Amino acid sequence: MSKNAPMPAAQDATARDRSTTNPSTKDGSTKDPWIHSDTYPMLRRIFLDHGRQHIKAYILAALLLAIGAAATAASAYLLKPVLNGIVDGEKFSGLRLLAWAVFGLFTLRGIATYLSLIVLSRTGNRIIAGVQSQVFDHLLRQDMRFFHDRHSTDFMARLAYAPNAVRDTLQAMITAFGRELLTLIGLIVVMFVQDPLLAALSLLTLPVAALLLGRMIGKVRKFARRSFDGSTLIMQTMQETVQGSRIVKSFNLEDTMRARMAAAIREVERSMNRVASGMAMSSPIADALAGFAIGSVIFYGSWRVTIQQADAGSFFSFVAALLMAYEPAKRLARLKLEIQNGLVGAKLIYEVLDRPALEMPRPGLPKLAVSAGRVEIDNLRFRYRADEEVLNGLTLSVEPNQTTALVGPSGGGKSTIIGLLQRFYTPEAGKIIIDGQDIADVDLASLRDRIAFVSQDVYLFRGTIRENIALGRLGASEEEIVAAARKAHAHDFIMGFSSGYNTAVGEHGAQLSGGQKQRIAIARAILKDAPIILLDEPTAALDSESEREVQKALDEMRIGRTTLVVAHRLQTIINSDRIYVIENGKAVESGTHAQLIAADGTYRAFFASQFGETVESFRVAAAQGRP
Ligand SMILES: Nc1ncnc2c1ncn2[C@@H]1O[C@H](COP(=O)(O)OP(=O)(O)OP(=O)(O)O)[C@@H](O)[C@H]1O
Repeated sequence: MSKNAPMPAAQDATARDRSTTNPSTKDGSTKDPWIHSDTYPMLRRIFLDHGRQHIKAYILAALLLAIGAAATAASAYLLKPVLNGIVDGEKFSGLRLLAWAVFGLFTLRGIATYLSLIVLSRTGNRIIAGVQSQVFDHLLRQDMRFFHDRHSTDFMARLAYAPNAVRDTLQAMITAFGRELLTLIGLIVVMFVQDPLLAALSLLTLPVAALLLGRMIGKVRKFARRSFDGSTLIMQTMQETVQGSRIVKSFNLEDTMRARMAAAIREVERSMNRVASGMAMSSPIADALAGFAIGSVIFYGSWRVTIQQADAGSFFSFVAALLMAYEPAKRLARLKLEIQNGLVGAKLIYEVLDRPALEMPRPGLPKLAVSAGRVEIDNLRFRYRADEEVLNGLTLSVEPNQTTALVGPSGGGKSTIIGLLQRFYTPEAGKIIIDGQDIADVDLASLRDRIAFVSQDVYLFRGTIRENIALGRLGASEEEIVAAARKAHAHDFIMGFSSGYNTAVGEHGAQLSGGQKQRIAIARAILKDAPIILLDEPTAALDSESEREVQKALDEMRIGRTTLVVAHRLQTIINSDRIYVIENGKAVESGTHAQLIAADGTYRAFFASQFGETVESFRVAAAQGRP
């Protein structure tokens, strides 16, 4: 995949993945791109992206490995004078020297291998750290669509698995070239020096080995990918079972989850077995061919030594070199398979890295300057999916120091408006203007800086209550945090915990009640002290006591700011300065509660269906003194 190539769309499920990355060829046959993609361009890219900056370390490792390789070849070569010395009855002292030399060579090889392993491991670990940061950094710059299209475990699996694969690929290549290949070349040179004809005969087996191993490669790559997909499914099922444990228990879904998990585990097991057998196949192929080569050499060589009186020392040295060459040759053959395995991991990373980072900071854009805080939405069009227009020409305005409510049937596009105001997505057409500035043309961080958002789904991060509130404004003092918690009506319940602000919130705030979580989220938003507030009314799921507390907090937060609220509560709706009815992606009516009831249109029907058109509801509205 080239650096700018588009990445396959979705990876969150095995089936979906294959459907998007498995195009049919013109002749109708399906080719798996995981098998047929270009190995060498990928290796080159891995090297350029991750290996190049560590080139010195890799050269050092390769040199150390080369020393080891030279020591191996030299020790094979030394066997000739040893054997000839014995046969010719040379002095023992000369032979003793040779024995010391062999000892020295092997020790040298051991030390060189040890040092090279240290260098390779450290460099490899640095690469892993670098790749993990790089991928994470890239994730942070993706737009919301990217996150919606994927399961969160997909990223976790990629980050856990893929950087290791990149490291292993680089490591395997360096070891292969630095040690195995050089050892093999050295030993082949020894073989040719000792007996050129025999050496040439032995090498004839190599093309056969290459051909047979080539067949294994495609399989290894295909099943390595499947095994990754299966692992992701295992993580997904695990995560959903843990996070949804209440629902799993309450709906007796244990068997369903067990069956899902079993299917994923089976898929991984099967794929891993296929990968393992593909990798293992290199052994019998290499063994059989080596046995054939060695047998032939012994047959022909012993005939030459015994019948033709050839040099026994050369033959002995040759056989030693041939035997020693077998292991590196086998490892080199296996390397091709290992690299295919590693390339699957590299591909997982490049799929993420090659997707354009749509939220990359654009230098030179002015910062949003909010003075009054007037928001105008002009003829906005937006769709998530090609076939469903969610907003089609939405126009509305949100006045400073007022609360504007969005009401309307479910799926009408209210939350989408809140998302577009924060530039979570890019509209197809239309504009959003804040105090005269088109938000598309301002620095993204400055826009989000000026907006405080409280949603229905509260998200608390790992850590304590204090840490969670403090995320509202980095560097906030203890007093500011406590003041925000007081305004959010959270201080009292926080102080009720024995650890106070140091109480851990648990994963996603699991150790707190719904209302408590909401108030912490509101404190976080209050601390941000932004002039524009967006609320996806966060009280819908609360009991009336919590709702009252949260509502008080929200009311305080709104004072003196521009507030746009997706309203579900009767009180919020009728107390709003202006109400927009959003239906089918358009603002179909607007006005105060009393005006809209009087108009007797969509709002009145909606209101009646939601709250019942009671005398009481009108009375409440009248009591607010609205026109
Ligand atoms: N991430 C998404 N991908 C695809 N479609 C989406 C996505 N989010 C929302 N939609 C669709 O967009 C439409 C508008 O959704 P939105 O959440 O804005 O409605 P809403 O008015 O806020 O609804 P509710 O009152 O139920 O919260 C719906 O048809 C919904 O299915």
